[in-house]
Amino acid sequence: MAGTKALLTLENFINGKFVPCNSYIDSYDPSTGDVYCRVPNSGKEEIDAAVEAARAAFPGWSARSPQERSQVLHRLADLLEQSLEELAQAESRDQGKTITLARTMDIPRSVQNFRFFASSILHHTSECTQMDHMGCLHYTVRAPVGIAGLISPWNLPLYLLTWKVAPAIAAGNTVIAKPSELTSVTAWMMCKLLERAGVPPGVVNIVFGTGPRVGEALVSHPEVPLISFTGSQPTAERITQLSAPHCKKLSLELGGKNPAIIFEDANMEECIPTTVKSSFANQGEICLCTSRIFVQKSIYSEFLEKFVEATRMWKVGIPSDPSASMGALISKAHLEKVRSYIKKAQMEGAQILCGEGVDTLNLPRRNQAGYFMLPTVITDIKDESCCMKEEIFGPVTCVVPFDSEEEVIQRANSVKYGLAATVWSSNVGRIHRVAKKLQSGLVWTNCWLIRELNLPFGGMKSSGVGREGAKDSYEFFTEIKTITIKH
Ligand SMILES: NC(=O)C1=CN([C@@H]2O[C@H](COP(=O)(O)OP(=O)(O)OC[C@H]3O[C@@H](n4cnc5c(N)ncnc54)[C@H](O)[C@@H]3O)[C@@H](O)[C@H]2O)C=CC1
Ligand SMILES: N/C(=C\C=C\C(=O)O)C(=O)O
Repeated sequence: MAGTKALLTLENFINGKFVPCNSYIDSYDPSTGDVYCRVPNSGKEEIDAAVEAARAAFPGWSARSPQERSQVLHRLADLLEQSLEELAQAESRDQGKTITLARTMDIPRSVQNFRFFASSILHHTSECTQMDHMGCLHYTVRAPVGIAGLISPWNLPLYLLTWKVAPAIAAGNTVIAKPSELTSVTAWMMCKLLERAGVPPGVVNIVFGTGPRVGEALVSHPEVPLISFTGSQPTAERITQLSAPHCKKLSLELGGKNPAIIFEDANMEECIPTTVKSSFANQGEICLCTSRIFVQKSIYSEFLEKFVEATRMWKVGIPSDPSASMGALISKAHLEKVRSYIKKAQMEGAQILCGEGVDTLNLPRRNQAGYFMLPTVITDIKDESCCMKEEIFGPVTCVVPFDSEEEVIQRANSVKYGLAATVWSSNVGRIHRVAKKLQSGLVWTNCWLIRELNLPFGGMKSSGVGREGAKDSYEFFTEIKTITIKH
């Protein structure tokens, strides 16, 4: 373990200033298992200070025109883009993901989040109706809600944090954000750019620390009327309980147990590499990752053989290796949890076709205590197995056969989650029919994770409450009022 002096030490960002904390949490480099960073272990005191700053900044920021706020968001996007390589390196080290993914997905999308909301905030319109027989005109106005509490997870750290900060401040709110204690570095780096971008002190406050301590202090604060959360379902339940006495507005973006449905007329050349990617991208640590693959019986054996072959090509390597497709999992505890699912499946009689326990990982000596595992394919598994029901959030996917369209829809829908599904077929009529019947907030057909940020993003059932996107985020981060004028 490195000595304390060598460790990167983060500070909270409150009222436009970096503020040290009384206590710190160790943060690990997932590729080595070494502590390399100290994250503030904030609590109620820090939240109170952030609320004071956000309250004081609100009148000035909310009074600015959308055009003025838009310019600030554009400048922040430009500054993030200028630091792309530095941010990508930091994200990869902190999270364990490959540098390639951080460079091509995480940081570009974080930049895009600011650019997108800088533009979309300029194009909202309001409703107006007339009641001539009463001599009345009715119209709606929207106003920012106030101080927004934003809680984000560790899998796509800056990507998901900025997906909340950008729409919240574009709409005129001030914010208190709490990134995951496991991946706080890029949020702290972004704070260094806020003043240059023209974000006034107190508009964006970032308070670091654990969920139970600082997260709950934020959620429980009576002056924070709105919470936007991305993370696990049990945490969402706790946030809902704590928010209930205050009737807070909640947006909950939760997990998935996402099916891929592959019909016999699917284009295999596209379907196999895309389904490998949808199962194992970011170590399987994306809420949209595929974890149940249903394949029509007539092509099942052929699919399985080719899929396993392609999975074996999905190279696990140290995050800085440009040829690696997959890096390290987020933490030792998470790696153990993911492995425990594979053990359970084996005990139930399932077959592990490749990956954990079957193939061998090759890592440099310095990375042997890192949190790596191979992408793993399970088959001969029952729909009732916990591997087919629960979110594993790791590089593990199950492949099972099906006979008919009706049967596969029923099986795909038979879990508590309803976030994202993929459907592979060359029959357009079938694609429409199946997509409509799936209980899923998002359905990608013959592709995966092509995002149109204007349209609603979010899940059904236990995958969440509310949607995010241009119009949806605007509606969430504002309050609507109906005004009637009698003339
Ligand atoms: N977007 C998604 O779908 C995500 C799903 N997960 C799922 O959750 C599992 C556990 O991961 P965790 O890191 O434990 O997720 P989590 O839901 O506990 O963490 C997400 C965020 O919530 C905060 N948080 C935790 N407890 C809180 C509380 N009581 N009050 C307020 N904030 C709180 C965390 O500090 C973090 O910033 C994963 O294995 C995965 O299955 C995790 C991250 C993202
Ligand atoms: N919410 C998550 C992913 C979102 C992706 C997107 O907005 O494109 C997640 O993995 O938690």
